[in-house]
Amino acid sequence: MGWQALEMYHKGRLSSDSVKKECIVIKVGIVGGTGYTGVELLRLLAQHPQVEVTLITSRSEAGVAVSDMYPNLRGHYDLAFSEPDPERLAACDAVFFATPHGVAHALAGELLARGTRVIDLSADFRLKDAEEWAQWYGQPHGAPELLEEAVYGMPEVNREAIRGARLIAVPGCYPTAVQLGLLPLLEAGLIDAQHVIADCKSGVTGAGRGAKVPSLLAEASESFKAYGASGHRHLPEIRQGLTQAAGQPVGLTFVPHLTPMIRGIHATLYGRLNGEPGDLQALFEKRFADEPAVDVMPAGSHPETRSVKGSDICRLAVHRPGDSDTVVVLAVIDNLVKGASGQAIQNLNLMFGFDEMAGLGAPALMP
Ligand SMILES: NC(=O)C1=CN([C@@H]2O[C@H](COP(=O)(O)OP(=O)(O)OC[C@H]3O[C@@H](n4cnc5c(N)ncnc54)[C@H](OP(=O)(O)O)[C@@H]3O)[C@@H](O)[C@H]2O)C=CC1
Ligand SMILES: CC(=O)N[C@@H](CCC(=O)OP(=O)(O)O)C(=O)O
Repeated sequence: MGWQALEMYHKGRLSSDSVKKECIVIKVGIVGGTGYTGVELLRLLAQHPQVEVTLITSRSEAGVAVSDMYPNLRGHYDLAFSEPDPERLAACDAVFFATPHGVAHALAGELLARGTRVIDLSADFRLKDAEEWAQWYGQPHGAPELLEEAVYGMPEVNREAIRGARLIAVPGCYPTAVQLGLLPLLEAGLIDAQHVIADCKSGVTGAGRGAKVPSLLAEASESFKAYGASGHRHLPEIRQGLTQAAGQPVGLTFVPHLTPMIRGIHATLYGRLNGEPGDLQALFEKRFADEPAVDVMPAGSHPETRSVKGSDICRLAVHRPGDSDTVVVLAVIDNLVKGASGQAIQNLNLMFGFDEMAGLGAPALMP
């Protein structure tokens, strides 16, 4: 009965409320299960009422039990990592790619052709222009024929398109925080679109789990630095989204920084007001009133990264210092949750007609 309901949902003959009542459980695979976003998918999906993870891949750890490598998952999964096998992946209803760029290019087409939905956490399908992607990622785009159908998986902008999508490009971590913070201002035409500044800080998990010298404790702790100031891969992605919101090209200065914390992104966003903006607090509250993953804090607030640690929430605050012509927006997310795996699950939920926040309801971990 559940499967018939799911088919009917995808054909538009059944509402998502009816799908939920059918208590459908779908089979999900994860390619790249040993990285930080892969294991975060596992942690969150362990609490998802309508998902069974049936396959989790790692080439280097094939045969190792998931709970041996990640003891926090003991008792939740009776699975071992396995080599990525297209046959077994195609047997899943949906597959997450938590892999470096280029991997989803090679496998997504085949999975889609066999009826499996694809949710890609990497940057492979985020930029609509294959040439621009090739410039920033230093290699030719591996699947330009899929770009038209790929949906940029930001529910706050593309919710309806996500519901009907087969292929999702999950937004990057910095792009999620920056776009959510600037959308209300640009959509309403309240700031000068040519001069927007995003000053952002990330924890070290943003760089992935692979061993790299800058991520070592002795290199990253008790220190703070900017990087990518003259050009970071997230710049074209953020610009693409903000340009769509503004309806005109956006001039953006984006400077990321590495901070000695494990999880979290803090974005401080600056815009020059075009004129008297009215009530900015009311503007933000109205824009996100129906958004389950965005929390507009009371006027005067300063959101902290620890208030979103482990949760799928973006917390925002808007300020206008000294009633000047500058507006400052503060945005915080957990880079591994709203900035990656949590947002990916929001997309899965929308695609399969589940409650958008299924598996994502836990509050942040504090202190
Ligand atoms: N970390 C973060 O905060 C965020 C990351 N992202 C993006 O998500 C993706 C994953 O990130 P993260 O979890 O940090 O990455 P990691 O580097 O920590 O992990 C990568 C995973 O991919 C697997 N993998 C690597 N190469 C291949 C391949 N050719 N074929 C199949 N599997 C492969 C690895 O396992 P093995 O080599 O054993 O197969 C590993 O499990 C990246 O594209 C990243 O940019 C997006 C938003 C935020
Ligand atoms: C701290 C740190 O190194 N952060 C990473 C975030 C990139 C990332 O996750 O990028 P994609 O999802 O777009 O591939 C960086 O700046 O490269």
